[in-house]
Amino acid sequence: MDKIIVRGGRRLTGTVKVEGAKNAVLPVIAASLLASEGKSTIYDVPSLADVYTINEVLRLLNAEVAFKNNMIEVDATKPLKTEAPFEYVRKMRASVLVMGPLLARVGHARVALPGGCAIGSRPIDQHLKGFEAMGATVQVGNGFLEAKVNGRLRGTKIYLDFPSVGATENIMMAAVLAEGTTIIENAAKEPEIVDLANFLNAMGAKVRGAGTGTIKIEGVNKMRGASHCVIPDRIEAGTFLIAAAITQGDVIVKGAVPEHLSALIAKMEEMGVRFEEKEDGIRVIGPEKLKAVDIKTMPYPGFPTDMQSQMMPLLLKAEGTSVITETVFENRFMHVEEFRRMNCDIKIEGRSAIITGPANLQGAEVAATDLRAAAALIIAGLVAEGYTRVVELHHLDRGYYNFTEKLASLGADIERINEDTIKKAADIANVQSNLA
Ligand SMILES: CC(=O)N[C@H]1[C@@H](OP(=O)(O)OP(=O)(O)OC[C@H]2O[C@@H](n3ccc(=O)[nH]c3=O)[C@H](O)[C@@H]2O)O[C@H](CO)[C@@H](O)[C@@H]1O
Ligand SMILES: C=C(OP(=O)(O)O)C(=O)O
Repeated sequence: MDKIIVRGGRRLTGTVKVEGAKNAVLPVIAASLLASEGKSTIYDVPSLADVYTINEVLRLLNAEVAFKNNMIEVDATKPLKTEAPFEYVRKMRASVLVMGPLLARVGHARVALPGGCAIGSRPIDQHLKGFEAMGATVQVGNGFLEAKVNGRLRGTKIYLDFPSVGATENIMMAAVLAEGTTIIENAAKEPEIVDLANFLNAMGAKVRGAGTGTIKIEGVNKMRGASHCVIPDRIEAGTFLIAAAITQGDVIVKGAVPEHLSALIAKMEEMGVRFEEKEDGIRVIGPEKLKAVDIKTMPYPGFPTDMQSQMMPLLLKAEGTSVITETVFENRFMHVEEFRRMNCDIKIEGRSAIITGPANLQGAEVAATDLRAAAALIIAGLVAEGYTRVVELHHLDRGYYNFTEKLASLGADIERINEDTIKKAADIANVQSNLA
């Protein structure tokens, strides 16, 4: 089992570069299934566990996928299979994003029910409502969701009860090959939606309005493979902005797009953190003293739920009481118990976490409860007294490439060790000492 060991007290300085966005590349890879002609080439693909998972799903569906040097080539021109098994959907919920493209192209998709996860129950009723409105029949049985349509899907108007990112993406991908025009109302506005629309349009689709609450998709007869460069990861960028600020550091986060991070930057500025826009990124300068602020997570352009856990250590170091209210997911405070091991005062009241600072964080053994919690606990370790040991790193590997190496390059005292390797080394040492 891998473990990250971080010793607090180092100030971060220097430059760090962000990868392509996990949450943009996963739907883009799924969308490449729509091309019945030509290959798709996707650039700036991060080397993440989730990317390997979606590649495997595509291979199971009979697409050819080659991944090398941050570039993926997908050839989906052979007849596609239509089933995504539990083994993959369980590892990564974004596997359900193959449903829209499969329904559009083949008229059938059978995907294991995603079930709940560490941040809440996460239903997909809005995705299914969209498919049904376009003429598909949806059935649930034996742990699978099955959607079918005779002939083509039909364009229609779909109002989402909540601007769900996944539902907007799945419905957009289903609608590009539908007969007539689909209008998604109360659509998600995240930059990842715009990125997906750009890729779909490069493939021959007619998608307008992505990035606003109303997206119009005029169905076309055929999609062909296209080239696409994935947008930079705003959540990875935000994670480094916080890591630098908490250590009173001075760091340039290369590739960070200021407009994608405005809610986070505004809150951090309120706390006393300084920013400078650079040609290809953002410079962040952490202050000696941080001020408490209140945060409410919201769909984009509101404060991102994916940055909520990482803000917790920053707020723990601020003077006064801060409140984080989580409105997007019903249960995204699992990491609070782990923070409590590090000597801090956080109370949970309903959907809010009440944080009293400044905390004198102490190093401890902690376990990541989800992807962003893993990063948050490591950030806390950067300013804790002594050593913090973080386990359950498979969560981290889903969304951060070389996180330890990148922090170490900025001056953090951090290393990742593999306990199996250490155990093997100890066994060899024992054998050698017995032989001596
Ligand atoms: C791979 C990916 O891009 N993941 C992101 C995506 O997840 P994901 O696409 O799953 O998030 P959604 O926007 O769909 O979910 C937001 C909320 O809506 C609810 N909901 C969603 C769909 C549905 O049919 N019914 C329903 O009730 C969910 O349970 C959740 O409470 O957006 C989230 C919100 O910004 C981010 O935290 C995730 O990192
Ligand atoms: C919650 C996240 O991802 P997913 O939707 O893939 O679980 C995330 O990226 O923080």
